[in-house]
Amino acid sequence: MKKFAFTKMHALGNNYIYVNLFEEHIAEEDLASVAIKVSNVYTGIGSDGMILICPSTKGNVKMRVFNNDGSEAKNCGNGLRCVAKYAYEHNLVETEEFTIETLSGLVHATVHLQDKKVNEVTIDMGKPKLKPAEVPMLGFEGNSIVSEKMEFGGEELIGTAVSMGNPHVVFYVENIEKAPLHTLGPVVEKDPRFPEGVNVEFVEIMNESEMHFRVWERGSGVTQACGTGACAAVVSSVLNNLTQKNTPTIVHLAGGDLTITWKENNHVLMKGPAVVICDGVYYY
Ligand SMILES: N[C@H](CCC[C@H](N)C(=O)O)C(=O)O
Repeated sequence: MKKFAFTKMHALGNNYIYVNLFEEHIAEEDLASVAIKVSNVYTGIGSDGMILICPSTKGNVKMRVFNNDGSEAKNCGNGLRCVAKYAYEHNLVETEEFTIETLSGLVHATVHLQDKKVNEVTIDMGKPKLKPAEVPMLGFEGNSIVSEKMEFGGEELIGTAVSMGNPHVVFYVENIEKAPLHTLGPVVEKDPRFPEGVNVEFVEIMNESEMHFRVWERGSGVTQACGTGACAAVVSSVLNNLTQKNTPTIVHLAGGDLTITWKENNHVLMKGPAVVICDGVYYY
């Protein structure tokens, strides 16, 4: 019987099973199936997926993200904050500022302490990618996809596409409580115009520095929060002249709030909490 120690953590309710590969081992060929198994709330632990904290030759630590369908993602904002908290509290890093390698590049993390524990983390998520080929999304030319007409399931929507290292498409609604998350989410996620799939966000603008936000995540479905999605939503809202650049913007997600700033240097800063739920041993 194979086993590994894990830590379950959440960031605004977006919860993952974290495995410290500095100490544990999971065979590469088992990763996708183990991610599916641990995520199952009935026969596993229950989570939105699995995140590995690995040694890195490019940064202080490396993060690998697996959705609950076993697919590997190139970035995860909520995961980065939890990885930063874990790395600091388990002495994988010695400073309050350090780097985390992801499949979409290196990010800078700053942990914020309260009674020597990490209660919030700021991640510099780097620059958004806006070109159709960078999202990626087929069927559009030019430098960006901003408020373009898109037809899904017979319905015409106006969407804005942004990559934060992973693909996002943002739609604006009048009332967030009526966002068609469960109906349109899965249809858009798997639309062939998104060759790598897509995370689907619905946003209700409240004012020029505040919005409501809900998400259907690629590979995980509806989650309580999506950090890269919140960043994409703020970038989209600036591009659509709905919010201001270089202004800390409050994103109200189902699980709580993030403060996102798309800075003049084009970097996106994300600040929010990270919480340890429990530690355990998983047998498979
Ligand atoms: N479902 C995402 C990965 C998790 C991202 C999200 N949980 C976040 O906090 O950014 C994808 O396949 O790109």
